[in-house]
Formats: sequence, C-alpha cells, structure tokens
Amino acid sequence: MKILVAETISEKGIEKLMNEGMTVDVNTKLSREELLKVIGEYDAIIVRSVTKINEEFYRRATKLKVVGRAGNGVDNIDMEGATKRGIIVVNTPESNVVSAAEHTIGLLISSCRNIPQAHARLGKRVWDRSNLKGVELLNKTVGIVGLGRIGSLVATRLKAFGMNVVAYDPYISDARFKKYGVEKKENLEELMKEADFITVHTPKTEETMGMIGKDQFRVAKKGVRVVNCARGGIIDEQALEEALKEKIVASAGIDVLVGEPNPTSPLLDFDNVIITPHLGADTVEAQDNVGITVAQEVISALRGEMVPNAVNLPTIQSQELETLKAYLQLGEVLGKIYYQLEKEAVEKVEITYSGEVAALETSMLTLAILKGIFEPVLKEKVNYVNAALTAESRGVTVTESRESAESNCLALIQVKIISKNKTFTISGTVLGKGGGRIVELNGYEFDVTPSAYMLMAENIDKPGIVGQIGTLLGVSKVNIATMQLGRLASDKRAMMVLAVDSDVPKETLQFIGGVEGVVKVRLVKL
Ligand SMILES: NC(=O)C1=CN([C@@H]2O[C@H](COP(=O)(O)OP(=O)(O)OC[C@H]3O[C@@H](n4cnc5c(N)ncnc54)[C@H](O)[C@@H]3O)[C@@H](O)[C@H]2O)C=CC1
Ligand SMILES: O=C(O)C(=O)COP(=O)(O)O
Repeated sequence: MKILVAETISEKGIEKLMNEGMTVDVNTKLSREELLKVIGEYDAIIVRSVTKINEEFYRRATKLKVVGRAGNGVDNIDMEGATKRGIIVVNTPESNVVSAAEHTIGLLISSCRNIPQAHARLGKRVWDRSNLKGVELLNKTVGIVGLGRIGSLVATRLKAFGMNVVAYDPYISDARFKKYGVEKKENLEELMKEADFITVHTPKTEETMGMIGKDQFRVAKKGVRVVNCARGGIIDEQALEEALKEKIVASAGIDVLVGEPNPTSPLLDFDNVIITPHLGADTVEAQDNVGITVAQEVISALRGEMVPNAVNLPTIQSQELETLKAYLQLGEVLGKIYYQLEKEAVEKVEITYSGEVAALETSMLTLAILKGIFEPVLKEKVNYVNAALTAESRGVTVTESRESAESNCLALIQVKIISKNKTFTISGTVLGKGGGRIVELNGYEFDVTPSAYMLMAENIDKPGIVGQIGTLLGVSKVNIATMQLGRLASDKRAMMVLAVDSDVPKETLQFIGGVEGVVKVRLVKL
C-alpha cells in the first residue's frame, strides 16, 4: 500500500508506517498542481491543517482509501466527499490537546504581560520599561467558549491561577460543567458581559465562524483580553480590529488566522496583539503522539480493521473494540445472506438488538449489516463509511431498536428485511470465543456457524430429501462439513443449511432444485 505524507509529521510516525510494510513517500513541498497530479497513485494521504482535501482533490484521488489527519481539527477536509466515496477519515483528537491548552495559557499570559513586546525592545538593545504594564489573572473572570477537550484543560489550568472560570457550551451536559468546577453560561452574551478574559475552543463550523463579532464586542467589558488558539475567524478578525481601535479589547493573543499562511494580517499592526503562526500543536511531545497515532490509524484503516478515531464513523471506545469485532463480523454475514437468497429490492431494514449486544455501539453494527446487504450487489465500493448513505440513496429506511441490555439474556441481533411482497428475517448471536452463529432464518431455527460456502435449501417436510441432496453433492465431489435442519411444523416446510468445503457447480444446484419436494435452493458465499 502506498502512502503520501504531504505535511511534516514526526519521524517516529514515518518509521512506524515503514516498519509495517507500507511504501511511504514523504513530500511536504508539493504544489497544489503537483499534489493533484500524483495523488491518483496513493492509497492513503497524511496531512495536517494546511492541505485542502476537497472535491477537486477527491476527483483525482481515484485509489484513495484513507485520509489521515495528523492532528485534531478536520475543517480542511470535506467530510461529505470522503463519506460518499467510502474514504475513511481518521484524526488524532487526543494527541495534541495538552500542547494546545498550554499554548493558550502562554498566549494569554504573554499578551496580558506584554512579554513578546518587551523582548522585541531588548532585541534592539533598548532597556525600556515604559508602557508595558500588565494585569494579574488572580480573581479575574475568564470566559471559555467551548468546554471540550482543550477548553476543559484550559479551565483546570486557569483555576490554578485563582481565576473564576465561566463557560458557554450549549452542547455538553451540566455534569461536565460541574466536573470542572466551571460556571455555566446559558448564552454567549452573558459570558461576554462578565468576562475579563475570553478564550475560544470550539471547532470551526458554520455556527462558530464569527461567533464573537461586532455585536458580541459591543456588550463586552471594556478592556477585555481575548485569545484564539482554535481556528482563525471564530473571533471575527475585522470586528476584533475595530474593538482594538475602540479600546474595548485591551490585548489579544492569536495562534490562528483566516487564510493561513497569513503573514500580512492587519492584526499584526497592533502593538497589543501577539500572533504565533499556528504553533498550538508544535511541541516534541504532541508531534510524536500525533505522528505515531495517525500512522497506526492509517495502517489499521488500510487493513480494514476498526479505527477508534474514524471521523466519519461512529466513535468506539477502545475497551469495546474486541467484543464489537465478533458482532461486526456476524452483522456483515447476516446482511450478506439476503440478496443471495432473495431477488426483491430491499425497502426497509428493521434491526433489533438485545442482551449484551444492545449495550454496544449498535450504530456501528447497523453499518455492518447494511454493508453486508449492499456489498454483493453494487458495483460501487460499499464499506462502513458509506453504508448508511448507500441505503439512504437507494430509498431504504433503516430502523434500529434495543430490546434489553441485560447481560443475562441471550445476545441477539434480529434483522427484518422488508421488500414489496415479502418479509425476510435472519437472527444471529455470538457465543463467546466460538464466534458468530446464525440462529434463525425466516422462522426456521438453527445453530449455524457461518462458513465460506453454505448451501441453503427449503423443502416440503417429508422423508428422503436430505439423502438425495447428500448423494448429488457427493457425486459432484462436494464435501459436506456440517449440516443443520430446521422445520416449520405449521407449514410442513423444512430448511437445511449445509456448510460445504467448496463451490457447488451450477448443474448440481439445478439437479438439487429438481429433487421432488425441494422448493428453493441457493448457494450462499461469504
Ligand atoms: N492551534 C492549534 O494548533 C490547535 C487548535 N485546535 C483546535 O481547537 C479546537 C477545539 O478542540 P477540542 O477541544 O479537541 O475539541 P472538542 O470537540 O473536544 O471541543 C469542542 C467543544 O466546542 C463546543 N462547541 C461546538 N460548537 C459550539 C458553539 N457554537 N458554541 C459553544 N461551544 C460550541 C462543543 O460542544 C465541544 O464541547 C478545534 O477547533 C481544533 O481545531 C486543536 C489542536 C491544536
Ligand atoms: O490539530 C489541530 O487542530 C491543529 O490546529 C494543529 O494543526 P497543525 O497540525 O499544527 O497544522
């Protein structure tokens, strides 16, 4: 597999990729045109915040399976474009947050104590202490916008300075505010009115861009000090300029700007603004963490393994991963059987989870089932990333319910596939280390271990049929590994599932179909 590393990552990450047998090209100097020219050769790309992964890029990236973001923010990556093509996007959301939080504190203190300005004077060999008076943090109020990973690390650190910490984040629980001892603000205006310092830690989204703008500065305390170590534009840059001119803002510490690289920002003209060129994650520790983590994730994703930090997939807790794996395999199998037995277009898929499995990340299991259903019949690649979108674009309604998450009741995945004229059902379980089992199919009860070739035959429930099918397979030199029978007494019907060691020739299937009493026979391949 070929990986392009298009922005600088730690050598440790590159070593890891190579040690795992990947072909790695490190080329951090490609122009956009050059990148677009070569990307068609690669299975994966690793980027940081600079490379724009957009529609134009995807159109040229015909072999691409994975985008690895060596960092946290994914605003430079068009997620929809990746998802519809089944390209998995991974990032390293935990790996650089301490560095970003520490840089925030650095910017806050440096700006309110004029440290870079003072150093610049001394750099010119001038010892001048005038007009450099700063302010203390003790007993001041800091308003944090976005109390996520970085926001909460900043909160903890600023509390140690004796600050009163308030935060605005409408998307997290009250418990999280409590956990960090932070006072919750119901709206941004309240925070703006009270804060002596404001620091933003939200992702860049349509909602957050410009969220601190003209109107917000109008209600801010005169002399407020601001920090932006999240994304350029969350504090509107023009509004900040005006607020600086009007002396509403006393100082600003900025790590990120709109349109990076941006060495000519008008904000650089202000003596009370300090700016670093997006250095929040630039520490030895963060870069090693990020590089190693992204390398591992890209390797796993290329190998088709589960990746806990896949951005366009449900999040999986690492302790859940092992248990989930067996159910994911089972889910795919349950889905894969449908179109091999039935020819009617799926209209609705209803999935019920019960027992142990109901407590797992079932949205991921639903994706596994959908992948299983559509993969065998579609030309396009169907994987976990685009399975839900594939169902939606084919007008298939998918519902998911959980019956009981009690661990003492049988863990069961029940799939009901509804088409225009029929309802097909299939259920399965996982038996500890024994792996997945199909326990029900259209009302017939079994205990079938899924295998590569399974002959499924439905027949009138009468003597002699099993023997004839066995004979026909024997004549064709197809060895039977296991056999399971189920019956529906009410309909006088029976079904047999034979695991066979090899493919069954078409003629043999035709002969079996011709046996008197056999209603339907299909070879299912997994
Ligand atoms: N300067 C740098 O080098 C770095 C910058 N970052 C940036 O830091 C930011 C935050 O990262 P994390 O804390 O890891 O993210 P996170 O996802 O853990 O936290 C973000 C928080 O923002 C909140 N939020 C979202 N929209 C909001 C809104 N409209 N109003 C208020 N709160 C809102 C969310 O509920 C969440 O709690 C990201 O933008 C990331 O790109 C991250 C690492 C390094
Ligand atoms: O991880 C993030 O979100 C960052 O902003 C760091 O960006 P970078 O990888 O240093 O270009």
